Amino acid sequence: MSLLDPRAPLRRLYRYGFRYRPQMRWAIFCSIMNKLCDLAPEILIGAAVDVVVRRDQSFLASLGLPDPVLQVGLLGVLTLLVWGGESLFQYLYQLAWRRLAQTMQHELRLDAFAHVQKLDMGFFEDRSTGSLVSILNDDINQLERFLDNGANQILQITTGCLGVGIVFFLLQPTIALLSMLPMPVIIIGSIWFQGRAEPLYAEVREKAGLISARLANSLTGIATIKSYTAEVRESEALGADSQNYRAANGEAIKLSSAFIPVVRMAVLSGFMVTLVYGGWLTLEDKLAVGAYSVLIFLSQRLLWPLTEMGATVDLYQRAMASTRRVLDLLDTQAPADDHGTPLALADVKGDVRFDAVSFAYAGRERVLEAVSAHIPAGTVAAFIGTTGSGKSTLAKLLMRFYEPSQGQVLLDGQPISSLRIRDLRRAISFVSQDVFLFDGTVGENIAYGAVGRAGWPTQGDIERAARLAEAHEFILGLPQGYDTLVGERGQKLSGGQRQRLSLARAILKDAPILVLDEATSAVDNETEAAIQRSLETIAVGRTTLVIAHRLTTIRHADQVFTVEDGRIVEVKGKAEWHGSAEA
Ligand SMILES: Nc1ncnc2c1ncn2[C@@H]1O[C@H](COP(=O)(O)OP(=O)(O)OP(=O)(O)O)[C@@H](O)[C@H]1O
Repeated sequence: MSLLDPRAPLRRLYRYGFRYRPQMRWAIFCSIMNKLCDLAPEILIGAAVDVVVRRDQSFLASLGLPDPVLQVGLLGVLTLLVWGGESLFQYLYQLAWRRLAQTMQHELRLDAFAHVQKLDMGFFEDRSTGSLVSILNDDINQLERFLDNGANQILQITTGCLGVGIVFFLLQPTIALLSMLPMPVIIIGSIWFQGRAEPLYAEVREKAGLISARLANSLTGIATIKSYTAEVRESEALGADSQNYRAANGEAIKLSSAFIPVVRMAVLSGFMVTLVYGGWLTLEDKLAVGAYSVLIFLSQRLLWPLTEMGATVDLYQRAMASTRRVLDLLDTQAPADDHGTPLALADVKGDVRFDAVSFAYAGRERVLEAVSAHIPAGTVAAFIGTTGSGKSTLAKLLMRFYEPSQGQVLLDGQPISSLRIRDLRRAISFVSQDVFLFDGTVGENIAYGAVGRAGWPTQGDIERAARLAEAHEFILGLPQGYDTLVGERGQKLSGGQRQRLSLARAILKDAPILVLDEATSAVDNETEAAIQRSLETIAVGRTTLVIAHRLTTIRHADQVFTVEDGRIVEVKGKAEWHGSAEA
């Protein structure tokens, strides 16, 4: 992909980093100034040789300073200034580029993460967590490495070539032309290299993403691996992924290793021309000794940076492969979360209606077929039915994790698709089937229910919610009570304890609608009874949808919907249900 292509990652990055333009300009200025100061000593050495050989006939004498002692003194002062300037600008450019790299990686990571959080559920179902982590972390770090050093190197090499080229042309145009001959070879070589390296590095990044995905997946399932004693199998699977990564890198290494010597040979030929042809001209008295020494020193200046060019182009190419992945993620269309009618929490009554709702997950058959159900505000509705019949999907549609393909879901008579999504979700406390706790303390996990509310909940609020969820007693029994760390995904707690904490979290949210998707995993009788008691208390005055697997949960339901194969096949009112349950 050429740099002129508007989809070229560097151009996209520049557009993204538009707001950092002043910092970029300053960093570029400091890099160029440092390089110019860096080139000057060679010219001063040439001038010094010129002074000692030609004395009052020297170049400096022709500028109006005939005394050789004064000329040497002036050169001393200039050398001091130039070295001082070089050090100062080196400090400044390093500071500027590194700060820019830090700011950009920080902002890009936050932007990308904020964007990813907005993407719909389908996006996450099609990707592994590990591969997303690898983009948000490794790829952004790769870009940081390039900005830290690579951008400066590219600038300095370019400045060096231009600066050296100008001095060459002023001193000896023929040598200048001859010594610049390798340039087209290097430029064409770099473009060729870029074209070849791009797909190879894209492959490397993809394989790195697969390794992250495998690691994240295996480490999350470590208990299953151990129980099936599948450690060797997992190591082999990781070995295969790692081997693919190594092979992809091997291809890229082969290419980039060949590129650097080719550049070096091309540059060497330019140096040879300066050395041999310039020497011959000097012997023939057609070139001054001072000018010859400047040319020799400067062609060294041309040589070394250009051999670094290969490594820099390589770093650039790696960084661009990563940049593309990050920017592609940022370009993924996210549903707008601030569109729709605002809905004040206090105005929500909680009347929920599914109106002939049909739905299919992407690429799957329909799981819901014209489902209609009305749950009046403040009542309890239970959904029962065989596993996989579509009960949880109804709850997910109400949360707007997905949109129905036909029909609509209404809240207080308004289609939820017309509401602002975050207002809708604030109106619902959702206890999902697979309980998720964050790595933190028990108290922090309960307090999560109040995220986004003005004023963080007090310890009293947290304890009240825990009491209602019948969790307070067991929490007090934990080593540090509410300050006990629950471990990643709450793995230091029992299944029943996790459920009660997630219920406490939902209670603290205090939303007008409660959706409880009961886990099928057996909780003990005590937990079941505890959850039952909590429900009776918290369901009062709240619209409650319970996806139930146990008859006990249904005892207090005002309506019971039986879902089979994506359809509601039976609806029973409280009296009917009690009648049939007792029969
Ligand atoms: N994210 C998804 N992508 C594709 N298909 C899905 C997805 N989630 C669920 N399904 C499928 O949709 C169907 C209904 O699933 P759902 O979770 O709604 O069932 P359920 O009635 O709640 O089951 P259970 O009682 O076992 O919790 C199932 O066949 C399931 O395989």
